[in-house]
Amino acid sequence: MLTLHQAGLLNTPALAPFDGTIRPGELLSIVGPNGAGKSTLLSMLSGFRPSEQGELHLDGKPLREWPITELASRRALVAQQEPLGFDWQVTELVCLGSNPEQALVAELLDDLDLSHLANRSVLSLSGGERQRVMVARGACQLLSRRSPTARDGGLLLLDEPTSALDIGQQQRLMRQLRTWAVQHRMAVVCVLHDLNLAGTYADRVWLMHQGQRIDHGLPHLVLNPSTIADIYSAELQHIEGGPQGKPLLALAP
Ligand SMILES: Nc1ncnc2c1ncn2[C@@H]1O[C@H](COP(=O)(O)OP(=O)(O)OP(=O)(O)O)[C@@H](O)[C@H]1O
Repeated sequence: MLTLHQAGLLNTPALAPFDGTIRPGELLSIVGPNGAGKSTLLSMLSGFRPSEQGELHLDGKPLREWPITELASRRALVAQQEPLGFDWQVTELVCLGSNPEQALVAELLDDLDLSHLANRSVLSLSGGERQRVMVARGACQLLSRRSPTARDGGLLLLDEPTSALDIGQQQRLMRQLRTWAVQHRMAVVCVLHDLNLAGTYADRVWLMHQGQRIDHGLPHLVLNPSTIADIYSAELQHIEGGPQGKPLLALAP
């Protein structure tokens, strides 16, 4: 569990301080326009950019006090542009920095429709394939280092993990993130630009705008069409009767 106690950043880019909790077993989506501070927030949640105001606690201890190796078993960050560094094979890259059981790697590759690419060079992959490999690597980091007595599956932070995926792979990934959240009691945090993906799959949403978290809660309440139209400066159509009765947001022609 990650808790924020008036945590924020003072220097550019700044984040206004706020309280929040990210719980094991949930899928939380962070949404907001370009430049709203979503990646900056993920960086603070991961500890890569330490908070400059307030405090964050991971599993009851200040985030900054976790030794780096223990932190790596409790949280993983998959950034928007991960440098590959070397021409790894897919399996090598998924295992990099971890020492996973082969069965876990095979399961993760299967979960993300990557089994047929296991021995391929990552430099030869398409953008969407590469993006799924990086998500598998993040999950592998947490699940392979997990202690057998751990009560939860750590914190997986993903920055726009669906940006290069076709709609079938988007659905598969979002369903898989929910499955990991429930099966391993993982807390999954996902920055998304597709508000309908957030509305369909997230348990809760944090809405960012101009470096502030301006709303949070259940997706159908936070993704209010008039607020969204306002902060994104977009003209929307609100379509009733989406999945499970949830409304959908569409761009007006
Ligand atoms: N090193 C930096 N120096 C100055 N400004 C920065 C720096 N890094 C980020 N910013 C600015 O801070 C703001 C927040 O950036 P951030 O990357 O967190 O936005 P975002 O919500 O993730 O945007 P996007 O949806 O475009 O990815 C942006 O206006 C960005 O230009």
